[in-house]
Amino acid sequence: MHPSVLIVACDGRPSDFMADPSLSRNLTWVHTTPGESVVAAMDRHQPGLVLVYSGTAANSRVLASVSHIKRRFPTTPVFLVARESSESLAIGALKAGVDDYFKYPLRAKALLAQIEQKLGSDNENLSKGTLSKDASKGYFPGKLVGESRIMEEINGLLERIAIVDSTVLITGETGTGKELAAGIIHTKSTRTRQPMVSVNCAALPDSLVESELFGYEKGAFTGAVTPTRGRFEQARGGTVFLDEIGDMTSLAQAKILRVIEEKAISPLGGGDPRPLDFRLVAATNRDPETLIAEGVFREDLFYRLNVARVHMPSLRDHPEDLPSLVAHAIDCLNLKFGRRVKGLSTAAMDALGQHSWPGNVRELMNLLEATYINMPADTIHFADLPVQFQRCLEDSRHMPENERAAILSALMETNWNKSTAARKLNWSRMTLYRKMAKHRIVEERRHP
Ligand SMILES: Nc1ncnc2c1ncn2[C@@H]1O[C@H](COP(=O)(O)OP(=O)(O)OP(=O)(O)O)[C@@H](O)[C@H]1O
Repeated sequence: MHPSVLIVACDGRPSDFMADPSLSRNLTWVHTTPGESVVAAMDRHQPGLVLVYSGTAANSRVLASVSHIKRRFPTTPVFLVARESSESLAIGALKAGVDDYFKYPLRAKALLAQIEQKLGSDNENLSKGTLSKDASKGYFPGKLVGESRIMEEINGLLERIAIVDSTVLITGETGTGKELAAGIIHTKSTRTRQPMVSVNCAALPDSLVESELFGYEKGAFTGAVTPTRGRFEQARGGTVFLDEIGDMTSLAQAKILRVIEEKAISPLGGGDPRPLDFRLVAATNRDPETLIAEGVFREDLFYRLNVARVHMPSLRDHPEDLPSLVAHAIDCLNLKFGRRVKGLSTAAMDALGQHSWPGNVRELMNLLEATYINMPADTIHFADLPVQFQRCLEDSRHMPENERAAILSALMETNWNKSTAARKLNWSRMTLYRKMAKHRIVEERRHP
């Protein structure tokens, strides 16, 4: 059977490439019906991949579609086909989590090859049982890239933790490699032949907690036409990776605590609890101790999860690893784009060194991927870096001193607690991070 691809058209219908014989012979196109939401169409068709087609819709609408699908279906690959491509759309799409980006004029063969490769490699990872579809997204170097002392210590810690089968809690800012660390723990553990299944706890509304985590029997509710295994059962014998646990609802927290205590699950509409063997690795980019103090995270659940603890450092805490991370990204991107880029010019590398990377390694990876879309030659020069990045560096050279001083004083007063400092300044945490990057404000102390 051909893989099915759901077309989500933001504007107009991409009838030209859908009719291309090389695509229509090898893929089954499926669509939303008039008035049907994307989520309903996803549930109805269960497509292997979603292809968002921008048409002439505004970038914000296209990006909102991509983010919405990625949030609700984090394991399904999403490709974007942009009729009116621009650098800001490409960067926005990568940030929104798009798995691949194509622009007009579209080469049907290249699109088909990427779709087949994406679906093929995910299936291969699944059947090998080394990494689940979820954890294999992005690049998997087998260990954290970086030769700094802090990275070597963390690589050593991950190896030691991997073999003991304890529950692990991984903390650190967004993009620092928490999911990658979870994948390393799983692949180096004795459970490596069984699957690792990720659960994005932030995307688990109360109405879906039980069906998503524990599955359901036929007839458990209207629309439950076939028995479906939940995420814990899919990981039987392997590892469950609970991502973004700091954003879980209290119902989800209660349900997960119960599974940990009982090591058993009860599918909706099912009978007695079924015993289950799994290892739990959890992650959050929020400070769990603060969440407990604020009363939004259960202390009993925290103690169940916080058995082994790994804190992933922010990239600004180990800038000496920038060159090896850049080299790793270039290797991966050369493979992905079929290019032979050798490296960065000194000016381009210096520019990367001046940025404080609030989005950490993910931001670095995305920046370099966006640079490839600009088709660099064998060396990436400063002018090849995305214009937005160049502008951001330029702006930081002409910053208003009073804003910088206000940020610094809020950070000092709060002992560099970003959430509290952001509240003091009446900003969101993301705005504070953006402004810290803009003003090149870097915390000098290291995490304990
Ligand atoms: N030390 C590293 N070596 C190689 N790749 C890395 C490293 N750290 C992060 N990455 C890469 O950066 C990207 C983001 O990493 P990952 O998704 O693991 O971050 P995260 O901390 O889980 O982010 P979030 O909190 O937003 O979910 C991935 O492509 C990952 O492979």
